[in-house]
Amino acid sequence: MGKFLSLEHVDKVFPLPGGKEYVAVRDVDLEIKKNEIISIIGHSGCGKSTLLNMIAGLDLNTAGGIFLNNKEIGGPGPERAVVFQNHSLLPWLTVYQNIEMAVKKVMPELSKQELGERVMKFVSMVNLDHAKDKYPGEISGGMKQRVGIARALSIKPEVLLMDEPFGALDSLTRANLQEHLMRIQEKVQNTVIIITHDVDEAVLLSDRVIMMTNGPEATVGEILEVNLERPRDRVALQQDPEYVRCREAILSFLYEKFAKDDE
Ligand SMILES: Nc1ncnc2c1ncn2[C@@H]1O[C@H](COP(=O)(O)OP(=O)(O)OP(=O)(O)O)[C@@H](O)[C@H]1O
Repeated sequence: MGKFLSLEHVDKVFPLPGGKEYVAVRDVDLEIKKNEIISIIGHSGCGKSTLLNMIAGLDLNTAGGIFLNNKEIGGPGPERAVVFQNHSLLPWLTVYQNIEMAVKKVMPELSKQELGERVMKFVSMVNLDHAKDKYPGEISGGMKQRVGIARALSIKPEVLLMDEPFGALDSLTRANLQEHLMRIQEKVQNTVIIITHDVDEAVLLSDRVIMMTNGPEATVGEILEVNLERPRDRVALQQDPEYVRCREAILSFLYEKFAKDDE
């Protein structure tokens, strides 16, 4: 069997005014397995979003290759759905209609009834039945992110890409969304790539944590395997030696080996 998702010697160089250039990422090699949940962690500006955008096909790598199911990624596609920090819902459509629009676009062959069933399946998956006819302006930030997740999953992507999905939320809402994501993941078994700044979030959610070095020329510094069984319980984990070990490994990478003074 071939590789699922692989990044091979990936560089990203941005042209700067005056003919100069900025090498944001250099020689990134990474293999991601099917159904794996990984997080990418690193200091601000190390190229996490750049990496995610290249996997999404929203931006292209300048060297190397990114392959999904042995096919090189050359642009966006419905098999890769992205959830951004700021939900990006259409304000003039209801929760239901926001999801419906995505499903319609990717699965035009569905009958009216199938379409309705599919939309409601994902509305329910994030427990938003009661809010399905509300507009984004009428619901909380956490609920909006839940709609964003439901919308992303409703098109049946093979890979779910999340760029600091909970970054703008308060810590209780954030915990709530992490729980949602873990429960949903048990059901849908997607491959998920999450960018985060949060060490606890990375350990709680991931099978592996990819730690990036600082830019310019940022690359994969270390990869940590999180050997914690699922389902995971955030309270019980605090006492788990494996949890403590993982946390310490990331903290040491970020604040000792690759400390950055301007944060
Ligand atoms: N279009 C661009 N032109 C020039 N430089 C860019 C461009 N986009 C990003 N960069 C630079 O590339 C580097 C990586 O940016 P990126 O947004 O990927 O970092 P990040 O790790 O996601 O940061 P943060 O955690 O703050 O979101 C940064 O130094 C940034 O200034």
